[in-house]
Amino acid sequence: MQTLKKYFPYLTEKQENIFDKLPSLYKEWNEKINVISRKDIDFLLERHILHSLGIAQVLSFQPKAKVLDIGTGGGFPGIPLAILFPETSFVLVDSIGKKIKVVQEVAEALSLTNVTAMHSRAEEIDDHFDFIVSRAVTQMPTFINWTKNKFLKKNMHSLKNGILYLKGGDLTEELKEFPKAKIYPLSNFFEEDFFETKKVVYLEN
Ligand SMILES: C[S@@+](CC[C@H](N)C(=O)[O-])C[C@H]1O[C@@H](n2cnc3c(N)ncnc32)[C@H](O)[C@@H]1O
Repeated sequence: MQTLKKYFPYLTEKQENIFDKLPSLYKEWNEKINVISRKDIDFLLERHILHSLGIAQVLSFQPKAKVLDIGTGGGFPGIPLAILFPETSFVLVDSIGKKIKVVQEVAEALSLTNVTAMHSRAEEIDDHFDFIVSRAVTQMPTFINWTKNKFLKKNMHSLKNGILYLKGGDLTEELKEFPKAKIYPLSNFFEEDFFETKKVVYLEN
């Protein structure tokens, strides 16, 4: 996990050990329940772990913050972020029960006490969060209109809150109706070719 240490030099030994366990843990679970495409499983570090941590290059979550990962699948971006921010609470939700089972098992195996895995359609959640994170769930306008007013805390005064979405490609058209959305190319943070077209979209509330 030298790559992780290169980009996140402040990782503790404990965090490094947890990240080290992820590839074999996911490989094992993926043989039983397919949560990561077969072509990606050997590239877990770059395509899933580092990609998820792109969000951390844009924003550091406060210890007391509550973060919702909508459509987490096998736990991305929520699991890598929960390892990086052990004092922040993460709720990882997916409508497919077997995917959430993998998230639950991975979180337990790694003793991630800051992760709650929830089998639900996001629409059915009745709670508020400081941040929403997500990757590959739906088009940005649909996602923003669907989640912003429903899940984000209001009256945050000076504290930041908002949506952080991992996206690829040209977003000009997609984000036309959200002029305040900031786009952070991941190639600014990571030098691997994989990140050439990938971005974090941050819409502060
Ligand atoms: C393409 S997968 C992405 C999974 C993960 N975020 C990742 O990037 O690896 C989209 C996921 O969103 C979930 N999903 C779609 N609509 C949802 C909803 N309304 N509520 C909860 N989960 C949803 C699907 O079940 C699926 O697991």
